[in-house]
Amino acid sequence: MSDVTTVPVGQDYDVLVGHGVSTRVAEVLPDGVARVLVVHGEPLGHLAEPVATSLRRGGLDVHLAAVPDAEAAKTIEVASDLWARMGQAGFTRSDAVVAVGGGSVTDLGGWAAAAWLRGVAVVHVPTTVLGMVDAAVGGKSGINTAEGKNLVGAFHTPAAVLCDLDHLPSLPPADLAAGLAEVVKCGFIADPRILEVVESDAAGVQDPGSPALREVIERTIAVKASVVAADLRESSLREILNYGHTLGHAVEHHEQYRMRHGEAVSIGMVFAAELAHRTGHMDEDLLGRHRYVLGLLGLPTTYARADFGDLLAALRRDKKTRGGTLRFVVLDGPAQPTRLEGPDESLLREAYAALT
Ligand SMILES: NC(=O)c1ccc[n+]([C@@H]2O[C@H](COP(=O)([O-])OP(=O)(O)OC[C@H]3O[C@@H](n4cnc5c(N)ncnc54)[C@H](O)[C@@H]3O)[C@@H](O)[C@H]2O)c1
Ligand SMILES: O=C(O)C(=O)C[C@@H](O)[C@H](O)[C@H](O)COP(=O)(O)O
Ligand SMILES: [Zn+2]
Repeated sequence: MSDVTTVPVGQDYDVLVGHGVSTRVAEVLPDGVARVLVVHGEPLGHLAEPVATSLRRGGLDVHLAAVPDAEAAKTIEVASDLWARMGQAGFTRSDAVVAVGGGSVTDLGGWAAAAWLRGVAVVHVPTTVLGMVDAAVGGKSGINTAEGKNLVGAFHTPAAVLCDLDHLPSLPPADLAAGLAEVVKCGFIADPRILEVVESDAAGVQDPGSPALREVIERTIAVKASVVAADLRESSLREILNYGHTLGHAVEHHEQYRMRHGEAVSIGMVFAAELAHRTGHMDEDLLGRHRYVLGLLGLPTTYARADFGDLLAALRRDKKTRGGTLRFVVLDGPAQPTRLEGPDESLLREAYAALT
């Protein structure tokens, strides 16, 4: 195993990026772990099995748990099934969960670990671009409820995150592109070099084996790591990572999770840019750059499948809302995030109409 990049998340844990790093899972678990629940998406057993084998070689008692694919994993019923398995296998506070899969599996696995005995160790092995650059890093875990996205969960920091680049070639191109929406998000909020790489080599960043993709993955992890190291519990700074998510989550909920998270965030970023432009924060060029860069990746920048009124209740349940005041992350310029608080509903409707 050569050429592994280590991105520290403050003093708390490391994110390793490289070929074959998932086989290092036994060495990154805390001392004293005896049992491990390896949670993986139903179709990803072939990626979880080598992780389980590495753990067994390390002398650990391994239990595999396949969960429903994608967003269907993020339910209380699935979490409850994991707790039943841990209870029946006698998992104690010195045991651990390893989550192998996309963001849906790391969100679920992280939450199952956060709640079991009020918190056992978790190691994430993200297998999508989105999981590597975002979901597995930063300790946000959770599930959905009927009322909305990620409404139940916890901040639960992983012991380590292993981003194995060997997992990417099998990722369907549409899922890879959806992950790039969060990459572009970090380009807009913090690291414009990411936008330059996408703009100069849009094909490269969509090629799982390319140096361009690795560069933007590592840059995005670095952005996320620096933000969560400074503000794990989202008291203020961390909100910038929610750019595009206020409308994005409402759209996902409206679509009953049949749209990919990254695609909804892409639409949500264009909405936030329209809002920023209409309130004097963002100039025309940067607004246009949103549509241009997301369009280069084949990500959606229009949406017309819901009346605005149908999205309002979900918008109000956004976690950035305080009292009755809706709050949005908007940009004054590249890497200049700020907040827009309580915009008039008429402005929201205008910005939404601009998505059609
Ligand atoms: N906790 C956070 O901070 C955070 C951040 C961003 C997103 N999220 C959450 O992440 C979820 C989206 O994650 P996602 O985009 O990774 O989607 P996903 O987990 O739903 O996976 C998408 C699809 O890719 C498949 N897949 C995964 N890895 C594969 C591989 N290597 N080869 C072939 N197929 C593979 C999965 O089986 C699934 O069908 C959403 O629920 C979102 O809310 C959480
Ligand atoms: O890490 C964060 O903080 C984020 O907001 C990252 C988002 O990309 C991610 O989708 C997150 O799960 C959204 O969090 P939520 O608090 O709005 O549910
Ligand atoms: Zn997201």
